[in-house]
This record gives sequence, C-alpha cells and structure tokens, in this order.
Amino acid sequence: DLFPLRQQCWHDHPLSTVNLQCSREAEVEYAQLSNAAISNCLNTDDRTTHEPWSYPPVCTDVLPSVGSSLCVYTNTSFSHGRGISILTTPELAERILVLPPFQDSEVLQGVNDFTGTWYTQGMPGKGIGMLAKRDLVFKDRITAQTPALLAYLESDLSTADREKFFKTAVSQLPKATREMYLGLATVYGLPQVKYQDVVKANTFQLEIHGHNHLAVFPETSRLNHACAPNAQYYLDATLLTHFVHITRPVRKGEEITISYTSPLDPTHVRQQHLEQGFHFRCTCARCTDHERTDTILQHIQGLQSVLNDWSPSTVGSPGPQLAEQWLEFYRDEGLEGFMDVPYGFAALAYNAVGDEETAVEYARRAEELILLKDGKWAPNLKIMRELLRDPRGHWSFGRRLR
Ligand SMILES: C[S@@+](CC[C@H](N)C(=O)[O-])C[C@H]1O[C@@H](n2cnc3c(N)ncnc32)[C@H](O)[C@@H]1O
Repeated sequence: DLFPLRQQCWHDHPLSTVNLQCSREAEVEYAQLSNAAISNCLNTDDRTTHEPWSYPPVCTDVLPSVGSSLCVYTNTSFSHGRGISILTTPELAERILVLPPFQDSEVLQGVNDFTGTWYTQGMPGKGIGMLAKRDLVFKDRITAQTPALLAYLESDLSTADREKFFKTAVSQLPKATREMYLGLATVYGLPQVKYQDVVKANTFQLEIHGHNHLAVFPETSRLNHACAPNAQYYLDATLLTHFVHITRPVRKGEEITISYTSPLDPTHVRQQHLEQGFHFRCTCARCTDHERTDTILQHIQGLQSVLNDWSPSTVGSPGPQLAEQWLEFYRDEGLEGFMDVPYGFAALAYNAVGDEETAVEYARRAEELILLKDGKWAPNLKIMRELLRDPRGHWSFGRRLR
C-alpha cells in the first residue's frame, strides 16, 4: 500500500465543507509520498499497449460502497488531442467506451471549439470571470466542452488516496489540458490537496449509467455565480459534454454568469449553499435585497400551487392572468433561464380556457428553454411536445371552461 493513511484532511467527501486541518509535518510527508507514488505509477513505456487507453489503468483496492475498484483511464487523443482522464469502475469504463464520442469523433463537431463569444478577466472579489466578447442574445452558445477529468463520486477513499488517483489522472492528460486544469481556482489553496481542491471549486456532476461522477470542464469553470444569471447550462451524458447558452441579452464586456444553486430557493438557503460549497458570500442584488426577493419567491410558489390545481373547483378561475403574473415575477427577478416551468404552466392555463394559439406559443417557449436548461433527454420536453402535437386533443384543452 503506497498510501497508508497518514493524515486525513477531509474527513469525508471532497465536496464537503469540513475545513482542512493538516499539520505542516503531515503536509511535507504527504507531498513526498505523493510524488514517489506518482512516479511509481506512471510507466510511460507501456503507453501504447493498453489501447484504447493511453496508459495502463492504475486501480484502487475494492471500495465497499462502490463494490469494485476504481481505475484511472486516460485517452490522450480524445477530441483531437484534448484528452480525457476518467476515474471509474472497469465496468463503467467499458460502457463509457461505447458512448458516441469514443466511437465517432464527428459527434463532437463544434464541441471544444472556441465560440468567439467570451474572454476571461479578473473580477473584483470574484477571481477570474468570463465576459462577453460581443453583444449576445438568447440561445447564443457560449461553450460546449468535454471534461478534462471525470471521477466516480465515492466516499471510501482517504483524502490522501483520492489525491493520489486524481493526480495520476491529471498528470496523464496532454500538457495543454493538464495546465488548464492546474490553473483553475481552488477553495482551500493547500498544495498537498491541489488536485481535489480544483475539483471542489469547479465540479459539475454527470450521471453515467446511474452513477454520479464529478466532472471538471476547464474553460467553463471560469463562469462565476449569480442568483439572476444570464446563462444556463446542461450536461449531456451521452456526449460527455457541458453546454452553456445565453438566456437574455448580454452587452459586450458584461460578465456571463450561471447559477451554482437553485435561484428559486430562499436567500438564506442559497447563501448557505454557496458559503458551504464554494466559500464565498454572494452579494448580488437578489441577495442584498433579500426581503423583497423572498416575498416574491413566496408569491411564485403560491401561484404555482394555484395553477397546478386541476380540481373541478378551478373551472372558471383566471388561469391565464395568474400565469402572466407568474411570468412577470420571473422576468423581474432576472430568472429568464428558469422560465421553462412557468411557460409550461402558461401553455396549460391557456389551453385550459380553449386559447389554443397562445397555448402553442408558450409551449414552444417552454420547449426552447427546456432544451437550454435540461437538454434533449428531459422528461418535461415530452410533456410539452405532446401538447404541441395536438393541443385540442390534450387533456388540458377546455378543462377550465364552464
Ligand atoms: C468555478 S470557480 C469560478 C471561476 C473563478 N472565479 C476563477 O477564478 O477561476 C468558483 C469560484 O469562483 C468564486 N466565485 C464565483 N462566483 C462568485 C461570486 N458571485 N462572488 C464571489 N466569488 C465568486 C468563488 O471563489 C468560487 O469558489
């Protein structure tokens, strides 16, 4: 065992918020062990003998909660030499290999290409941020990226062991991708846990065959948080790709933001999530004016339950007016990227009073937003497409007419 547990810095998962408490001696010892282990693990002479992987997989012992070992798999030629490193089970690695991006590089056309829509710059109090290179409009694509690192979400490995495997995974990436990864923001800033600290500050979760994986997308990682963001993202697990699009007009030079937490949660819940998960206090207008924000969120919730009530007593109720009010609250709050739900309810509310034309218009808007927010596999998409296919045959048609 190259890495007996010398010092447990995080007592549970790297995404937890338990503060690091490492002694200086432990740090030095850890660094020495880590470097020795990495050079033992990497045998570059074997590089070509483990196709399709570029290096022989390096594996953990069997982990009880996973029921398997986890191994580092690297493909350095993935997506025209961008490369990808994956820490996962041998069984899932086989399944990942049959995903389209590993079978046909054409499916990643346009992915990992620079869209010409953004640049990065230091932002006061926020580290680096991503800004608009030109005026942008709804649906403009900002990024479409595959991860540099994908790691099975486990809680068995010690911090030291996890660091060892993450380090192996990142060290095996092509130089440009590795350097991008190592240049990313960290939360704790401690060199002895650098590789998982980058994951903590920059991770998204990607589900592969029902198993959550942590994923780091280096370019996309520069997007800072806002509780009223102007961009929306989704992950496509079959393409292993993270997509980001604009949800309201953005002026050249304006910061492009996404939300790291649900913007529909009350302010104290959003702030707690951001402070615990990402170690910053959000000072956006919605957080600053929290009393107003939380009152509006309550109205939104109330409207949703009224519009979701399809009992006979709602016949004759002013559904369309309530839906319009709901949409207005979202616009006022800067939640354009989350309007798929109110658009969907507006479509149903109009259809319920027999206004097929307006119902279709709102269903189309809901469809557009679902595609930007959840991607083409989203269950809500099916619901809206059912209405669009045959509004008059839909269960909601005329439902609230006397
Ligand atoms: C995914 S990174 C975003 C890019 C990062 N600013 C950088 O320099 O690479 C997440 C980190 O950025 C910072 N950050 C993101 N949004 C912020 C905000 N609204 N206010 C302050 N800091 C923010 C926090 O330090 C957070 O842990």
